[in-house]
Amino acid sequence: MGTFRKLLEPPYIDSIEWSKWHVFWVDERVVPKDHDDSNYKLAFDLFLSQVPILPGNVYAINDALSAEGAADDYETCLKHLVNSGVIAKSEASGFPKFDLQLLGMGPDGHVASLFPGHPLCKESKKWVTHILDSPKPPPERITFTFPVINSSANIALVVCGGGKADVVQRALGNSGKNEEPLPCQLVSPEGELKWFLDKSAASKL
Ligand SMILES: O=C1O[C@H](COP(=O)(O)O)[C@@H](O)[C@H](O)[C@H]1O
Repeated sequence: MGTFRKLLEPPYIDSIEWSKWHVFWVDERVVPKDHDDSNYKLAFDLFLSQVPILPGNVYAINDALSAEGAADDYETCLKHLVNSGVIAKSEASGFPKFDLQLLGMGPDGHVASLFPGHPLCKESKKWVTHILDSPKPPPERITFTFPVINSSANIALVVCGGGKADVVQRALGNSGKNEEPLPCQLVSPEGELKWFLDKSAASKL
């Protein structure tokens, strides 16, 4: 969320057309919205509470549902928004085409809640799915699937910290060519993918 800090300062805060923004979560932990593990809470506290994005354009998950119910509900919400033209649809894939997806990456190479070796990495039909056994706590989450991630117009993959340097090296360097690709290596949007690394994350390149 620190990525958005600049947007809270002039000239950006005053020049961005905030009324055009619609905000979604690529993945979310199935916890109450005021829980410290909630991605909504993180985004709200550090960013959304400080910008005039219309509250109706902020699409949090329904935290009263089970993980499966919340994933289905979120997918239904996306389908309504594609049908009403709020979200574009990819001509190539038929999946929703977001203007921009902002992804992080864990030290194991996971993106969203798609973890190395997990069968959800191969989901090809659902838009949003759920996981009950996330290796990183909390275990219950919802996540966009790779077809939705890869239909995006643009993806910014933001990686910070020396704990991720080995995986960055594996993904972007010349090593590990014969290994099973990590989730971060499966990110391949229709439009542009840009990696943003701090010095520590890039230290082994
Ligand atoms: O659990 C999650 O982790 C990753 C990245 O983890 P980090 O704490 O090492 O930055 C994040 O990108 C993902 O969206 C999130 O739910």
